[in-house]
Amino acid sequence: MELVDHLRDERNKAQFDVEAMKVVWAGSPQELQLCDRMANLVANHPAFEKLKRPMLVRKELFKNSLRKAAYARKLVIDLGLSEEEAKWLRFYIDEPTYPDLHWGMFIPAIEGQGSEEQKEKWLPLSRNMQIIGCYAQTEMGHGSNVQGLETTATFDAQQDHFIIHSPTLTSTKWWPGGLGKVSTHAVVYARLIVNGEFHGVHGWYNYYSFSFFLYLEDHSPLPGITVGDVGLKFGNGAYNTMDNGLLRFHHVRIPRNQMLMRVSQVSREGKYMQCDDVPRQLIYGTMVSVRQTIVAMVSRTLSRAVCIATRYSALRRQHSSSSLVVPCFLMIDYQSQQSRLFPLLASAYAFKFVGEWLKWLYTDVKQRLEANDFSTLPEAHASTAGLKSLTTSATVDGIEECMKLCGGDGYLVSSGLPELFAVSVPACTYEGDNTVLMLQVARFVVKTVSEVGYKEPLGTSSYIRRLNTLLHNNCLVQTGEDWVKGDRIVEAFEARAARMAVTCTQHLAKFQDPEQGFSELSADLVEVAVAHCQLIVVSKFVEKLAQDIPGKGVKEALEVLCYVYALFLVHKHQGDFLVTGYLTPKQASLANRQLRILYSRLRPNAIALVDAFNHTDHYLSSVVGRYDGNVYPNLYQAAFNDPFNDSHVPDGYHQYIHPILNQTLAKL
Ligand SMILES: CCCCCCCC/C=C\CCCCCCCCCC(=O)SCCNC(=O)CCNC(=O)[C@H](O)C(C)(C)COP(=O)(O)OP(=O)(O)OC[C@H]1O[C@@H](n2cnc3c(N)ncnc32)[C@H](O)[C@@H]1OP(=O)(O)O
Ligand SMILES: Cc1cc2nc3c(=O)[nH]c(=O)nc-3n(C[C@H](O)[C@H](O)[C@H](O)COP(=O)(O)OP(=O)(O)OC[C@H]3O[C@@H](n4cnc5c(N)ncnc54)[C@H](O)[C@@H]3O)c2cc1C
Repeated sequence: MELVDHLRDERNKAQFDVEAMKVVWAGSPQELQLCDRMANLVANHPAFEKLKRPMLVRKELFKNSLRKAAYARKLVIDLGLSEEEAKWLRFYIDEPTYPDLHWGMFIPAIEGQGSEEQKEKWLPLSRNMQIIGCYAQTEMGHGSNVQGLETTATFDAQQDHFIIHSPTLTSTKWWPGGLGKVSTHAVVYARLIVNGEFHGVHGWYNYYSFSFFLYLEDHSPLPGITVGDVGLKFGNGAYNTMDNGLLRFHHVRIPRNQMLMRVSQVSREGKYMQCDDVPRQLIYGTMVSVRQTIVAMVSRTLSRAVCIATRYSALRRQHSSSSLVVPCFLMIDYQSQQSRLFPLLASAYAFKFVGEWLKWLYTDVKQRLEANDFSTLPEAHASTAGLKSLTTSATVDGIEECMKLCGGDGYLVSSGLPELFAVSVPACTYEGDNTVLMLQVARFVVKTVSEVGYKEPLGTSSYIRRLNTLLHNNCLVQTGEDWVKGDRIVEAFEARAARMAVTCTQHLAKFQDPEQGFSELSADLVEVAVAHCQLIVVSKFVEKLAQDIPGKGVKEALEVLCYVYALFLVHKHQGDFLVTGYLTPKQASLANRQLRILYSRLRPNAIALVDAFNHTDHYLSSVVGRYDGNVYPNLYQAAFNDPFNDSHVPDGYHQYIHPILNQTLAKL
């Protein structure tokens, strides 16, 4: 039977080569081929069916996710998949489970913080999954405040042991993924006590946290260990496939050599030594690595929501204002729909490109760290923290907007959007609360501004070198067309970021106690950080356009997306641009007018731009976002696939409805 493509007319409107755009989106022909292969492997394997997931209760859901993880492991072994292939396999299975933490944090923590000997011992076991590990840092009372961790690791020189202990209720390890039910091992962060003294006192810290490699359980917890799950989380399905756990220690003894010893060591005699050439911040290294991965992945999450909302918007018709009877307008042709949807489409592409750049930066930093060059660590920390925060917040807001863009049907679980929202929301909190991370960026920016004159700003902050020009030269835009020039756009974002940073730095200087100033101005500082991070995203998009991009019309389509992203931000934050005096109201309104023109240029390409994400229907798991656009019969069928429709008479009908109908409530 020939399949009808309900979106064919839309696809025919495309003004660019979709196959070439797929390569740009994927990053390279090899990446496209790899993702395509893994996505289809998952889509065609019955073990990875996921439509019934939201109907399962927690215990069934969890068992189901264990089953999928086991099948995934079997595929990795049977097909001899590489670590990279296995990563994409897990990604397309689309279900948070313990291997994310095992591969994403436990192994990187050992790689980054273990000594050579420790790595040799534990990494092969971990990579073969003979042990399963998690990353136990957060405690009930201390998440953002890593310095405040209370779990103690006291050295017992007599027995050459550390004694791990949870001295208070608030020191209970709380939230680590994979901890609650599955992990056999954990990297645990704790305060080190040797000879009755807290060690590692430093200018920045009152005390440090240290990481220990701990054996947790086989089938039941080891003596002295209490372990469990933190309980049901937001959303049906969603993050409930993960056993986020709690963990308490009652004077648990571990051998001395289970302290991860790359950054610092405790000798047999109880001597604490910090490696001179390794900065303390390396114990935060795993977080930098995961923040980078989140940015690399987040564009796919947003692209998924945008793909669903764009396809449905290009199918569903509503009434024109002149005729309330004849449905004629496609939703996507409403200007108001475009002004909500197209910036999100542009954001997905913008986040993809900044993610590629961040991956490059991180790879470079990693190589430098291996050679004990720590010079670019502050830049890597600020960029990973800031971009993790900016992109996850925008993505989660974007998914919610896509849900609304689909009207009532977006709210149905069968649209795929509610579960996507629920599974994504915690990304704004885990791996660093987004506000707390933005405050780290603000510290970096303010420090860079304060050091102008005696320290050269580098990398993403190099615009601060031109502070004088950026503070005094105002925008030169005279026409709408002036706004679609890469250097002009970047300069506008640089001027806004620089002016906001300087104003805040000046306000901070008025406080005698800098920390009090930082606290009182924290809301303004977050805005400074947002401006800095938006500049990075815009400038990386503009840099991408300067590259050679093959394929008919591909570069032109990307240019439109780039300016939509940038001008949407100019419009949204026009208060910043006006208050800093960089723009006049006329220039701001020219930007907005140009944005509307760009929406009309984007419109014919909309469906092709979401097709270029190359998402399978399995990955989208959305009735309204299906590739063939055959929405209505499938929406109708999906209603009857709900087990609630198995019977016309629900449980409780006879018991609670009949007494009302029969006027026999008195017998209840
Ligand atoms: C939208 C959906 C998208 C989803 C896509 C996801 C797909 C991902 C796929 C796979 C990934 C793997 C699976 C991951 C699942 C998620 C699991 C989540 C796990 C966790 O949550 S683990 C716990 C994370 N916890 C945190 O992040 C805590 C946050 N807090 C901190 O990081 C720090 O405490 C702090 C930085 C906020 C403050 O620390 P503090 O000690 O007070 O330090 P300061 O005094 O402020 O700074 C001191 C000095 O150090 C520098 N610095 C701080 N941090 C770092 C760092 N990480 N690296 C380098 N340097 C650092 C700081 O700049 C200061 O420097 P200075 O003195 O100014 O020069
Ligand atoms: C799904 C999920 C998975 C997780 N997985 C893991 C894991 O595998 N391992 C692990 O160790 N942890 C994990 N966590 C814990 C996570 O890292 C923490 O929740 C996170 O770091 C935030 O800490 P918190 O919950 O204590 O929030 P808090 O730090 O208490 O923050 C609460 C509020 O206070 C504000 N705030 C806090 N500090 C400041 C400040 N200095 N200035 C201004 N505002 C501030 C925040 O912005 C926020 O609005 C996970 C969490 C979730 C939700």
